Amino acid sequence: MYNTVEMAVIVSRTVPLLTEEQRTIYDRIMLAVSAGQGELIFLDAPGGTGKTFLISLILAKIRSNNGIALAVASSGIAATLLDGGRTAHSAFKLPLNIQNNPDAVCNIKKQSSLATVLKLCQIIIWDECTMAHKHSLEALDRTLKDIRNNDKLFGGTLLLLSGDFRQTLPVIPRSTYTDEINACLKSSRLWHNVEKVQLKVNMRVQMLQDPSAETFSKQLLDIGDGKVALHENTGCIKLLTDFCTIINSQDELIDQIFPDIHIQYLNLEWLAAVA
Ligand SMILES: Nc1ncnc2c1ncn2[C@@H]1O[C@H](COP(=O)(O)OP(=O)(O)OP(=O)(O)O)[C@@H](O)[C@H]1O
Repeated sequence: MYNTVEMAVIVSRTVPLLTEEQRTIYDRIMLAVSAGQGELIFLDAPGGTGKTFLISLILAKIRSNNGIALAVASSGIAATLLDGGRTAHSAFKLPLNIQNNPDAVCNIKKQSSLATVLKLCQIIIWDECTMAHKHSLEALDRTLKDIRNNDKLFGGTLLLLSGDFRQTLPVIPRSTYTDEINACLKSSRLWHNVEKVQLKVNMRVQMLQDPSAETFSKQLLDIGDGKVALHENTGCIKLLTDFCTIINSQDELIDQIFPDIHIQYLNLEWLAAVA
């Protein structure tokens, strides 16, 4: 249970801060929540555009009215950034070998308390959805139809997917590039139902007023949008020397991003801060 007063305070503090594009999306989502008809919306948001900021507000708004809003993410680290966030696998009890199971369903009994929550919830927000295997989303669709006895998409549940396809796609061990494309949500039969909304303004750049943050965010977008030429033999791109700190091994990468992880790995606040 959430404290509705605390949630309302978050809402009244945050709404006046929204930028115009954040406000438009916030209003669109809240309209879909009130309509209660179930929709599939994809929030396309490159890093730093305020996706977490906006999602946190939507969660707080629904919870301030005693409504149920579920927040899941494809990775544990992204789940730590959302209030009450869980990984999609654990929240929906998805089967472990989902990539080999095109007809999968979630392991949720119709009479269970989780099924009741899924029946009553006003929105499901799935962050970092671009990392999810399409079978996971399809399993959720089948399960919600069954639990809600409703043949509409996701049994009439409002689903907000968020993420950035320029970043990480599903990770499939020993797979080819084509396997990853086939596995991603855009290849799902459900994807044509998606309404896309977009955040474009990088709030980190805007708030920090830092020209190097602006250059970095532009370079990142150019790579994600395929504007940087591929090396003809290797198919790799060459990173500019001013792009980031280049390291030599996976261990060094972990050390730089998560220093002291062997001590801090149970400290959720620390994990969320460095995520
Ligand atoms: N309208 C706003 N007013 C004030 N601060 C904002 C606003 N929108 C975003 N921010 C701040 O900008 C920063 C980036 O926002 P946020 O973390 O939500 O971005 P994101 O899209 O989730 O980024 P990433 O995917 O890289 O984690 C945060 O510090 C957030 O608090």
